Amino acid sequence: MELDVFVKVVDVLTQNLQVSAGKLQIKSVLKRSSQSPELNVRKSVGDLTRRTSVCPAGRHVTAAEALQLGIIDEVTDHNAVDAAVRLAQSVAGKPLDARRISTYPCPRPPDSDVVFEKVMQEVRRDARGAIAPVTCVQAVRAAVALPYAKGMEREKELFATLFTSGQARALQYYFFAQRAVGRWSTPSGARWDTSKPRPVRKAAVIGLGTMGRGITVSLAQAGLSVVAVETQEKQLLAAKQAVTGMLERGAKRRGAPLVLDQIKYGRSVQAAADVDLVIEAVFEDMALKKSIFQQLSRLCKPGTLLCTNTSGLDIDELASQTQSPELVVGMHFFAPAHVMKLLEVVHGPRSSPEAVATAMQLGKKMGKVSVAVGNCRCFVGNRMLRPYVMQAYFLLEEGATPEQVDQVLEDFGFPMGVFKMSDLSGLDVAWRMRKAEGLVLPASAGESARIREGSRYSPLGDLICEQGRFGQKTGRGWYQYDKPGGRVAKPDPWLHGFLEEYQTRHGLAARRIDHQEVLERCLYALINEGFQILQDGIAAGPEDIDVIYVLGYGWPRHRGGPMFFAGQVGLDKVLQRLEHYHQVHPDVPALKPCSLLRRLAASGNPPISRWREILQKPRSQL
Ligand SMILES: CCCCCCCC(=O)CC(=O)SCCNC(=O)CCNC(=O)[C@H](O)C(C)(C)COP(=O)(O)OP(=O)(O)OC[C@H]1O[C@@H](n2cnc3c(N)ncnc32)[C@H](O)[C@@H]1OP(=O)(O)O
Ligand SMILES: NC(=O)C1=CN([C@@H]2O[C@H](COP(=O)(O)OP(=O)(O)OC[C@H]3O[C@@H](n4cnc5c(N)ncnc54)[C@H](O)[C@@H]3O)[C@@H](O)[C@H]2O)C=CC1
Repeated sequence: MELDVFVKVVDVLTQNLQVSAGKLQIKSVLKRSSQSPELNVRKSVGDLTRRTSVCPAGRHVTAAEALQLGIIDEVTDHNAVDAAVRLAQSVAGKPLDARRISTYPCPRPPDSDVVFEKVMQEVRRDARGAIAPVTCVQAVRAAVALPYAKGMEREKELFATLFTSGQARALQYYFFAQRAVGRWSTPSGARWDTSKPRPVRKAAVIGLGTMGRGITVSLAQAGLSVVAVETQEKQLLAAKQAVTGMLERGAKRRGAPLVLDQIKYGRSVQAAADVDLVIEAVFEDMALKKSIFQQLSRLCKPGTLLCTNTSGLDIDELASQTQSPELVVGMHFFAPAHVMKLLEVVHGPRSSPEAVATAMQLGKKMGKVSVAVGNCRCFVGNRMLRPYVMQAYFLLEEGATPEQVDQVLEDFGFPMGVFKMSDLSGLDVAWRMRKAEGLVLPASAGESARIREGSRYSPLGDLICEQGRFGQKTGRGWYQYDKPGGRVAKPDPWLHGFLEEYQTRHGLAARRIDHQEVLERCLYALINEGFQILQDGIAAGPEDIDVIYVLGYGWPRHRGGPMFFAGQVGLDKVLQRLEHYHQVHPDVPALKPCSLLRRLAASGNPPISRWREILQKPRSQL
């Protein structure tokens, strides 16, 4: 059993004696009291970087590591209370002052400032705007620099600042939001507490590209037998290699056994005949997906759940290709699929409660947070992503660069700006979607190249794809990479030249665009769509949207999620800025404030907990 299954630290008496109970691989029991305080101090100062990395990152430590770090006294794989009593008895009557942390000498090594500066720099970079991790380092620094009592006072002050911050409110909100999405229900009556999931022991993944590989890994890590199907020989070979690498790294990181032999690879969907559930992850192409669903419906054993990882195609249309449409649901994962914690479970109007419950539970088993969403074009996450991406393209047309836009979004707290994220996902995915929607016109379209159905459109994403630049997978996209599959994004002079040439061709004058405009146009367009989604009943509540954005796209948790963030900025302010941008860009419907946003703003910026109530109130007929 893993060491880090649980670490329970029990305070025994008030004497800093702690016992940790955990299932252990190590049997030796080490008592901190057997070490000299000086040893601890030397260890702690020398190991400052390591200690602070535990504290600011909120990293879980194993019982063994906690013991090694001197956080606890003893680890037992027997009864923790008995061990605690024994430990207490062994020190009873002995002077305990030497054990009190407050009495430890705390020498300040000459290079401690340098160490702290380095740690602070790293923590600031990783924190992406979160103040708690940075404050942790400040507190540790105070503990080293000041006498114990003063250090504690400083820590108290720092804690008080955090406690009353907007970030604390956002994190508390997010904590409960993540729990709220677990109590899901659908309009058809499926519910988390009454709909019974089916057991799934064997699953198939069809299509082993960017997504199928990560999904295969997550299924295998969850203990399922997996049939992984890919028609292209070259892709299959590359997929095998990639999956093996991910599993090896995962096993090493988690100290878990390697599960390579749980996966059987195949070249034909026939291999999926005896599985309990299929996840289709082929190209985003309705005709192709339909033909695969027809085949699966014919060949799979009765009762097999047929799921699609589509980014936004109609689940109902796919269900209609099968003999049992009630067994079809969307299981929408996020790239990289073995890393991102989100699963959108898309219920079509005909998906049975059992099918929804099974997908929701399987997601959980795979270590994901499953969020149930309704069926519409692009569902929740990607529906909000579209106006966000389009604003980013407009900003390029107006004079910004991918690096500038990404920097603003990364400063806000995203792990990747919109262009880096698109390169990771693959630019061809959305290109296929736009082609299917008839949005991609030939280059000869001239003046109309930037207009679709009377609204402003940017063909930049299409033009990039026409150059074979699909992002990381081809080694070129909005950035350049050292090789196909490379991950380090470098600015690409070709792209800058291409943008200049595009501006000249379309008579666009580049202007200086400031940080605020980039942030507001991208985020408020995304948030506006979020309100529309709530109004349409596609997401059950703002919490669902916020969890989707934090876990699916890396929206900074300390900002709560896009809907919470809008409330924190002030709905009236968001409304007013959208009105402003829509006035400047009347040909961009995504900037026209949604009527729900207007209603909420007119209700006086109510707390997010009251939005559902207002959402459900019938609108005035006056
Ligand atoms: C209309 C719109 C249509 C859109 C098209 C379809 C799109 C969709 O349907 C929905 C989507 O998926 S959109 C994409 C959503 N994903 C994101 O936004 C990812 C944002 N980035 C991150 O979270 C972190 O940077 C990330 C997690 C990537 C990396 O974080 P760290 O730097 O902390 O990572 P590490 O600790 O070094 O590594 C963790 C694992 O991630 C792997 N990895 C890192 N960078 C990567 C990259 N650039 N590309 C792929 N994988 C990457 C890394 O290898 C490691 O995995 P293992 O090596 O297996 O352990
Ligand atoms: N790339 C992304 O970030 C995300 C993509 N998706 C969706 O997942 C699906 C797959 O996307 P990607 O993995 O990015 O595409 P990809 O292009 O990287 O991979 C698709 C794979 O499917 C294979 N394939 C095509 N026809 C097949 C068939 N008949 N049988 C078996 N394999 C077949 C292809 O050879 C290719 O290896 C799409 O529906 C996409 O919208 C969903 C979430 C995120």
